[in-house]
Amino acid sequence: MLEVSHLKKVYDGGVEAVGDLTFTVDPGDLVCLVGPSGCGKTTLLRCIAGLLQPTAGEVRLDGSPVTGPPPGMAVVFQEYGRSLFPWMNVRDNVELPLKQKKLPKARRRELVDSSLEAVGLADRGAAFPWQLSGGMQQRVALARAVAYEPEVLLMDEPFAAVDAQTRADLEDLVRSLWKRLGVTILFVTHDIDEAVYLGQHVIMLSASPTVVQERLTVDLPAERDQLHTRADDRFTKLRTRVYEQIQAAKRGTAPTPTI
Ligand SMILES: Nc1ncnc2c1ncn2[C@@H]1O[C@H](COP(=O)(O)OP(=O)(O)OP(=O)(O)O)[C@@H](O)[C@H]1O
Repeated sequence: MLEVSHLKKVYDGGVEAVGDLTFTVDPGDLVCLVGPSGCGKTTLLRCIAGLLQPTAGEVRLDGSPVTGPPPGMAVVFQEYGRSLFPWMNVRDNVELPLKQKKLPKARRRELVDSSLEAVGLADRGAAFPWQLSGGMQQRVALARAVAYEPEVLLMDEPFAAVDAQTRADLEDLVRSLWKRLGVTILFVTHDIDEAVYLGQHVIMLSASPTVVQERLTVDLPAERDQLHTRADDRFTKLRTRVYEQIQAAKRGTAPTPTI
């Protein structure tokens, strides 16, 4: 289980990005974090990933405090262009963390093959990132995270820089990987529809300094598809609920009662 307890982050210079955040993510859950722009989502994710030291509070993974990047976590960032090494082909990019994990060569090859297959890039292993579209590069970043076999996958607005059609395909890819691998996913987005479509739970954050405004259970069927799920009455109600809460968060007013 991932536990965030009374997490607070004040940057040098006095900006209080995260106020007092407490929430948990159960093993195997897919939780979306959504909040107004600048509310501290990236700061929070970096603290959870052990890349940034919180000012107060703590993060625990399976009971152990996170003080540096934990071995069981992988992160997919928004800027795929900067997270892939341009001088390495796709296979080498995906394999790199597996070398750092000191896995034997045969196992590395197996994991690279199966993860590239899973993201639909089995035939692009020899290509370099700059020869691929943005959506394909983000698939490579996803394959690299999946190959690592993390217990927890953190995703920071991973599809913000791709076009709408590619984004819809990547959302479906995340849900199918999640179901297949049983990995715990914490997905940060500012897109309300994306949060409701993807998540089993949506945690709504207040404006900075951030606290949890509400936690919503997305009681939509597990089998989702872009056309029917988004047209579902329940989807509309849930997205309206999240939208209202985000507006309340921006105004700094109290949350309205849960639906
Ligand atoms: N390295 C830093 N030093 C000082 N202040 C920072 C730093 N990084 C972020 N901040 C400030 O902390 C606050 C939260 O930023 P953060 O990037 O975490 O928000 P966000 O919710 O991810 O934003 P967005 O949705 O726009 O990507 C902002 O006021 C930002 O200016």
